[in-house]
Amino acid sequence: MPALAPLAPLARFGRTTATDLRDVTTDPAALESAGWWAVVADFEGRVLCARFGDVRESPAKERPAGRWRGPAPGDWTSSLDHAAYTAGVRRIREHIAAGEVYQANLCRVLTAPLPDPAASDVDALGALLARGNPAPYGGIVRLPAHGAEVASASPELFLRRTGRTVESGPIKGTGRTPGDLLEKDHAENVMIVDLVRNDLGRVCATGSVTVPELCALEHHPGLVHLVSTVRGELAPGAGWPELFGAAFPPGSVTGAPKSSALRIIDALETAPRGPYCGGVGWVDADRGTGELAVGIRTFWIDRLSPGGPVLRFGTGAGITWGSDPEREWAETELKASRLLAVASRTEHAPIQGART
Ligand SMILES: C=C(O[C@H]1C=CC=C(C(=O)O)[C@@H]1O)C(=O)O
Repeated sequence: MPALAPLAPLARFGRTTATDLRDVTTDPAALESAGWWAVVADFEGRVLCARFGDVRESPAKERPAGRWRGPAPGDWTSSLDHAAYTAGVRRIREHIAAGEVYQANLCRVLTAPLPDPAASDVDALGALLARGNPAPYGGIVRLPAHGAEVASASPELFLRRTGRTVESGPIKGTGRTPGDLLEKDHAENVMIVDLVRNDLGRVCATGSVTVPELCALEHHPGLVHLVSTVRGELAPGAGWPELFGAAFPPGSVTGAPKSSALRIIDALETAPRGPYCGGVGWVDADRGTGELAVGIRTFWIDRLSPGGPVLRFGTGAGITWGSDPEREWAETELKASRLLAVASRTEHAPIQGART
């Protein structure tokens, strides 16, 4: 068997495919310069920006598929098991009772060894996700030399920029069917909309921040969400670095108030979230446009894990005073189950251009 060539740098979002890596930086000021950038921002704060020189639109069917051998369904372990997660929910309710926070998002990271790391290409996983769990903000970023191999099926918009107009689409409220959504879900959504309005208000022109949609019902594969839209006009001088400074990490995956929620999350969660709950997407600095998803429903490969290369995936839920620990655990299972099943499938197709 000939040796496998290293995976070439690549990014895909929607119909756009980007190759020919030119620059990599962790300074979001680069997103205000020139060119087309793929962005992977970790929840912990590293913003990896990669500029690509060849960016083209191509119909999905023309895309070469890579190789994918996912973990066996039973191989996943969770950073918080059922007992630890439900205890965490109860602890957050104590913080709420003490008046420290209104809601906090409790997440867990699932990890499984990759059975064949050489046949583990996030581009192939991204193709499987696009078929098995289509998502409006799905995409992949493949930069193994920079520790970023991400395949996302995110349903949630963190930030979209069209010139000076900026928009966010916070999700709060998850159910299997619309009938599952409770009053609590609407209340949570409104709380987070308030937080996002406040975040964007820090970098938008006074009076320009509006909420064109509140708690719209969206159907996604296997579940429904309540989704709001917050929009504003950037203040003179404000750009991507200021947006990150004001709005990161996304309010829907932290809680409110954000600073207290972050402190509580840090004390309860046992694994870094990485790109999960961060930002994943692209910026076209030449056109003044960009779209970053909240990195939920997102897989990433960690090739430096001490026991060998692993695949990771995060899932979580927003905890309020009205939360029932078992129900929140079930919500994290609901969000994960379909996607884990997709990732466990095997796809072997010849890849053109990156590997032979
Ligand atoms: C952290 C997650 O949940 C957040 C994102 C979407 C919907 C949520 C909810 O309905 O509570 C969340 O707070 C996740 O989906 O992994």
